[in-house]
Amino acid sequence: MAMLEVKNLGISFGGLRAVDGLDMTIEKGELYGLIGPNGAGKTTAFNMLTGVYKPTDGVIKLDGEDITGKSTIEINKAGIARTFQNIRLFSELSVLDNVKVGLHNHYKYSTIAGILRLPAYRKAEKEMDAKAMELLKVFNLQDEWDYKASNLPYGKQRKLEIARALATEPKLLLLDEPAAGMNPNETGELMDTIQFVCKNFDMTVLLIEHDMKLVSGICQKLTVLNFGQVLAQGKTSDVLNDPKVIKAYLGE
Ligand SMILES: Nc1ncnc2c1ncn2[C@@H]1O[C@H](COP(=O)(O)OP(=O)(O)OP(=O)(O)O)[C@@H](O)[C@H]1O
Repeated sequence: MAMLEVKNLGISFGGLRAVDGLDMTIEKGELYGLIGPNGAGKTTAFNMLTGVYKPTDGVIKLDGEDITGKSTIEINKAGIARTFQNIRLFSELSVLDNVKVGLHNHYKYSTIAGILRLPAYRKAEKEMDAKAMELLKVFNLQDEWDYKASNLPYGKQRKLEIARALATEPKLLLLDEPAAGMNPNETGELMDTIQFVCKNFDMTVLLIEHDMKLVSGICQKLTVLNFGQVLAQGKTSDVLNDPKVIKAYLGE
């Protein structure tokens, strides 16, 4: 069974058909790219997959479960986590606490236990600290665990956002332009990290990206959107060599 199955997905904003008839199947463990020129509908597609927008048409299935039209919270619980085009961290919290926010769904203690700092609370906090540090190590952020998130350099903030998304233990991780604003060194490191996460966390990843070096370097398959519709789909090398795709990008 596919990890994500999207059939005939569409949404209209007034007269504008932002996404139209999108079919896309992503298998478990795949690293999949959604690309296309500015305004093609990529972020709108992410917003439908994560419950920010309710689709006008179509069906979205995650690991066989129909999640079409569910709320962002329900979809996160079902197993989709995402990062955003503009970094959204808790900038006043520490690096460690940002990851712990993601872990909270999985560690339960009563409000009373929390207020009174009872053993159940202390045990859960200790376990969360250890788990969060483990995740920070994956992203090489362990030495900055007590920094305020806003004091991290840009590339590390992006990594922290991915670490926080992973802390929710998703089945599918959506990354919206993870390399935006990164320099080539940071992008190279990010590519290694994304591949590491896929392999070692047994993760399925769907990413939106304009950086073609990243797309061609790590994505196994691609869907290209253009004016809300699928222009090409399939193996990365085939898609990037498709004259239709080249034309859409170069505008010839
Ligand atoms: N809430 C909304 N209301 C009206 N129009 C919208 C809304 N959200 C997106 N759109 C429109 O839908 C189209 C697709 O936008 P979208 O942001 O999904 O493109 P994109 O492929 O992610 O572009 P970029 O690469 O520039 O981020 C655009 O024409 C945009 O203006």
